[in-house]
Amino acid sequence: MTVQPDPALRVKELRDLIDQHNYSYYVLDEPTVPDAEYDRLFTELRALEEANPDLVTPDSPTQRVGGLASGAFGQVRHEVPMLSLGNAFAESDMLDFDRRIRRTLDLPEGDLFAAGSSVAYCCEPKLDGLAISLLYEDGVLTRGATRGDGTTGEDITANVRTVRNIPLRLRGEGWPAVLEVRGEVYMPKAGFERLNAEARETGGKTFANPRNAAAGSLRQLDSGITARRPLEFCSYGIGRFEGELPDTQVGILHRLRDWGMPISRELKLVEGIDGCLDYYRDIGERRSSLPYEIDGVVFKVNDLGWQRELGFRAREPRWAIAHKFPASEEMTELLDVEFQ
Ligand SMILES: NC(=O)c1c(N)nc(OC2CCCC2)nc1O[C@@H]1CCC[C@@H]1O
Repeated sequence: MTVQPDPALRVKELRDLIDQHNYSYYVLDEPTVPDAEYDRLFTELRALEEANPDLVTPDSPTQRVGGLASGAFGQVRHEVPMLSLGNAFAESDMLDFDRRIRRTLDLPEGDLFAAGSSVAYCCEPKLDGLAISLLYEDGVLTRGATRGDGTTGEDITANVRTVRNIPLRLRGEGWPAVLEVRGEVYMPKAGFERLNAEARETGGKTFANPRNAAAGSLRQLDSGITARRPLEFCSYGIGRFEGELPDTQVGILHRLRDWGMPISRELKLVEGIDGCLDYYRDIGERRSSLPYEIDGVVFKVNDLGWQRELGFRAREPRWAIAHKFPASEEMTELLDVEFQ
């Protein structure tokens, strides 16, 4: 008589394997198995869960797609407001931003690079998507919400669960019992072009740009539709949390990555305003070759103690700014002028 392996043990083993492969593929960008092997594991897990329905849990990788189409979205109140970002358009705006910070922090005005007078900034591209909040309780994703007006958003939990690189449970250990992860859902350029090409062929609705496509896809009442849209998520910070976290912006993002959250591959820690301007120029040169649309870069004071000291002005943090690129048509004018 062959001994049937305990289905509960095999289900746990398969889930751990699939979560590990997802982490390598979506967060480390280093696939560990061929798709065929991944699909075999997934098919075995789905079959085991169908044969043993009492083993199904919401954080199983089989439970992503196709929540019930609800009548409308519930409301979610953001305990920690989801703020917007101040904008810098010219280099002088960036110099003012840095000078204001150093003055508020009472750093020596003297020579910019005198020890202790420059501020370390965490830099990343400003993704042109939709800001969302993901709530993880005891490491399990329990709620997804749009930013809305910053205080009240829409409950889009069933839809965010279909975004393949949003983990349904945190990996590793040491994550806070309550952790609200914030970031941007966006549609990569290639997925956007494919979606519009399909829509033109089938007479469906086309979208003007990837940002509208992402917003429209996330706010579908039928999550089965969302599941078929090429959406991705990138985390850039946290909201509410109960537990311990590092005291730097980069430190927090590295922990989020360890716990299975995708963060920007362009993340960089720079020193002082010159480091910011070099980063802005570098991303500006590579903008058209990035696989997603951006409308600027975001700079944040890296030290969280200083972030708290700097606080917010109305709805914008004094410790963060978006340095925008000229809109593409202006950019051509700009380049025309420069190369005439
Ligand atoms: N779109 C982005 O890539 C982005 C980012 N990388 N980082 C932040 O940090 C802000 C959030 C509140 C204080 C700092 N915000 C971003 O986008 C904002 C969110 C809401 C409005 C902008 O889209």
